Amino acid sequence: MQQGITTLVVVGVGLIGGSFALSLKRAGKVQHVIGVGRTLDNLTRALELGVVDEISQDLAAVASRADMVLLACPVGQMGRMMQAMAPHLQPHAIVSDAGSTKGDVAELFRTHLADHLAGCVPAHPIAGSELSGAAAAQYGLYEKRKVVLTPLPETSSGACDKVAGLWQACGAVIHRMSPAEHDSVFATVSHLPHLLAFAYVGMVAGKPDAERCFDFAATGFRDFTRIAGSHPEMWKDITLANRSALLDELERYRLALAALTEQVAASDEAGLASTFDTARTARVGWYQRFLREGQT
Ligand SMILES: NC(=O)c1ccc[n+]([C@@H]2O[C@H](COP(=O)([O-])OP(=O)(O)OC[C@H]3O[C@@H](n4cnc5c(N)ncnc54)[C@H](O)[C@@H]3O)[C@@H](O)[C@H]2O)c1
Ligand SMILES: O=C(O)C(=O)C[C@]1(C(=O)O)C=C[C@@H](O)C=C1
Repeated sequence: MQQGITTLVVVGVGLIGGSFALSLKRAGKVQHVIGVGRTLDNLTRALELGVVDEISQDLAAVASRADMVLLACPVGQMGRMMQAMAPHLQPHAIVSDAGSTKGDVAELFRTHLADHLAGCVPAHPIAGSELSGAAAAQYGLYEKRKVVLTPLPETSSGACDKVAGLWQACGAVIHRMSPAEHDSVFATVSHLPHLLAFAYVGMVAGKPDAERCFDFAATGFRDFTRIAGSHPEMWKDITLANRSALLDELERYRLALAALTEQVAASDEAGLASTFDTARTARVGWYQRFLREGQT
């Protein structure tokens, strides 16, 4: 199969891993997909939906058949999965991941797959949603979306090009970063907003008149809080994996809130107008650029 792979093992057949499998199947880049997971219910659903061709709850038993393994489980589970596959991998097998954090995953590769680093390609698709599980997998999730590769110094150019080619076949645009830059950027534009949405909705839900508030919550509330519907385990793992960068961002946000609080308390009309105008200009500019890139 030209530029494709024969057998792909997807560990964690949810939104991200399932969509990768579906997109590659549609592009004719993979012949056989084995889904590995924790729960039989989700794996059975993946099989019924045609997301995978075979299922297993035992990674060690199927790893030797893989031309490529994609780790698409929560980042907190990835070390255990690498450990399980390590003794069974074929020398040519590529191991990649889709985790939202990259510094921790690079360390895990070093710890558990030290003899296989040339074939290890850390990656992060910048696409997704608050939905999870095999039923959420979809063709087209990665169309015109970015995928950030953070290769290790030991990663072979062949393995890197192969993974880049597969993501491109899913419609994605490839970028490269160091793990540190990746984790800093995504703490700002992805991880912090998720924490803020979780904290805000939790705060509202804890109010004595929460039900009354929810009765009248509308599109502003919906748009600000959609991501608070995301998977708690996944976000617990991301938060702990990127703890240091997130603590910096939380402090920056705390200072911004403190400044805003002062403006509100002082009825500072000019200050408030300037705060909102600066944010609006930045948001409008970002959104125009996002649309120009073909993203929605
Ligand atoms: N959701 C997003 O928007 C998004 C975007 C980019 C990257 N990611 C990353 O992709 C990964 C998967 O996220 P998702 O949104 O597809 O989550 P998901 O919940 O839809 O799928 C994850 C799957 O992994 C399975 N799983 C958990 N522990 C496992 C284990 N030990 N062994 C095998 N399977 C296991 C779960 O049962 C689930 O089916 C995460 O690392 C996440 O950080 C998510
Ligand atoms: O759209 C969403 O719901 C997402 O949370 C997607 C999102 C993001 O923050 O943009 C979340 C985590 C990722 O690792 C990549 C993408």
